[in-house]
This record gives sequence, structure tokens and C-alpha cells, in this order.
Amino acid sequence: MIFDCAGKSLDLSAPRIMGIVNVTPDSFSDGGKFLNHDAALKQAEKLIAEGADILDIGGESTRPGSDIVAEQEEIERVAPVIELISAEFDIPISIDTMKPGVMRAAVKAGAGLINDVNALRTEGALAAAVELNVPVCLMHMQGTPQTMQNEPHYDDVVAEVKAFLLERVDTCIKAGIKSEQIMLDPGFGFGKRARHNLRLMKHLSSLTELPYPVLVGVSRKSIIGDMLKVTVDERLAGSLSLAAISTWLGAKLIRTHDVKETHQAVKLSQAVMQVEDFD
Ligand SMILES: Cn1cnc2c(O)nc(N)nc21
Repeated sequence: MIFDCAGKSLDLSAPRIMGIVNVTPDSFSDGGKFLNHDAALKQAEKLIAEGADILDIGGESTRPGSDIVAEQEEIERVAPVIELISAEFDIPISIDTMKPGVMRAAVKAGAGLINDVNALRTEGALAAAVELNVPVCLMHMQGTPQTMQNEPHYDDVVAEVKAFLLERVDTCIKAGIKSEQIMLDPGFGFGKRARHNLRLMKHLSSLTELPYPVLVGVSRKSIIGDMLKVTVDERLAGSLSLAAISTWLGAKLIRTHDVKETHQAVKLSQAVMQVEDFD
């Protein structure tokens, strides 16, 4: 279960941490802090020191209602930062994008994993991913970031998300993506009401039992706000609780803003899972 991310390896035989570096002015949780390259590099350094196993670089916010960013603008945001981080540190880098042109520019700059919230459905994205030959994370989203929270509806959210992801896997493998380069993600908050997010979490093992590592991103998200009625900057405890639950249920990669604390939560969860039953 070792992913080769453009020469940098990500060992998913145990739960790992994906640190978030948003290079966007409007991301819901840290928008605007890392638009300049030095700040982004400092953030990368901090997250690595705190225990990140991979860094996710995003140039277009995907929070509900976020603005669409033109491809060239997105490239100009992410490529220099990826180049800097890739040259400075040995850590695998994922590119958080839906656009094929950004995927190409990011991998050229040193990214080694495509994190696509649209599961390579954008015109040209699947072909780009096949050509780039790096691991991909396929995530479920109902609608688009602009529309997804309007009226999300499911008859059976767990079954429908699972079926969608398996259909994407089938399409990707048929197009030439290697199955051992695929990761799955239920897409918490992407076209889901609170009850949908809770059901997906409760039945996460329906995804983690599949032969693909599962990535979970709940950091500071509405699943926490809805249940605890707390603002974005008061969601650390909730984020850690769900990180522990996710790893207990088999998630192998936790995407988070709070690497240090999440690393501790995951380490504890793993210690419980791995302790010998007898002396
Ligand atoms: C970019 N991004 C925001 N939330 C995410 C999530 O839950 N999963 C993945 N793979 N990417 C996300």
C-alpha cells in the first residue's frame, strides 16, 4: 500500500496525515493567509514539522458557494508554491484541483498525486491523469461547489456514494489508471446534509472494506458545526474526534488543517487498534 508520488513515497499501510496548504483568498478555513509564496513555504515547513505525511496544495476553494478560478490564475497560484516546496522538502505533494491543465502544471512542478474533488469527471481530466501517471484520489461530490448544498438528496447516501466511487474506479481503470494508484473519498460536506455526513461516517467501513485506501476530510467542516453549533475556529475537538473515528473505521489518510493535533489523535487510535491482545 505504498503510493509512489513522483518519486516520493506515501506509505498507507498505516493511517497518515494530509496537511492542507490553501493558496486561495477565499478558502473557508484559512483563506488568504498563504497567498504569498513565503507564507505558503512557512506553512509547509510547519505542517511537515508537525508530522504531515503529504501536503495538499489548492488554488481554488471548494467550499460551498466558492468562486470559480480561471485555469491560468489557478496555475499561477499553485505551480510556484509546489516548485518551492518540492525543491525544499522531501515530502509528497498532492494537487487539489478539478482542471486538467492545473494537474499537468502541478505535476510538472513536482506534485505527485492528483486530489480531484470531481473524481476526474471534468472534460480532459481523466486523460490528463492517465498521461501523468501519478496516484489519484477520487472523491464523491453531488453537484458542484457552487450548487452542492442547495438541496442535496439521497435515497441511500452510503449505497449511492459507494456505487458512484466504484463506477469512477471502473471508468478510470478502463482508461488506463492502475488500480494500485487509486484512493477513494466519500467527500464529507460535498453535497451532503448533516445527516448524510453522519451516515457516511457511521458506515465508513462500507468504503474502507474495498481494496482502495480511503481519504477522509472533515477538518473544521460543517458536520462539526451542525452538531456542535460552533464556529470554524472552535472545531478542533470535533475534527480530532472524527479523525479518531475515521481511522478506527479504517481510513488511511486524514486531510487536516491541524496536523499536530490530528497526528496525536491518529497515533492514539492506531495504538488501540494495534495493541497485542495478550502478553
Ligand atoms: C480539497 N478538499 C476539501 N475537502 C476535501 C475532502 O474532504 N477530501 C478531499 N480529497 N479533498 C478535499
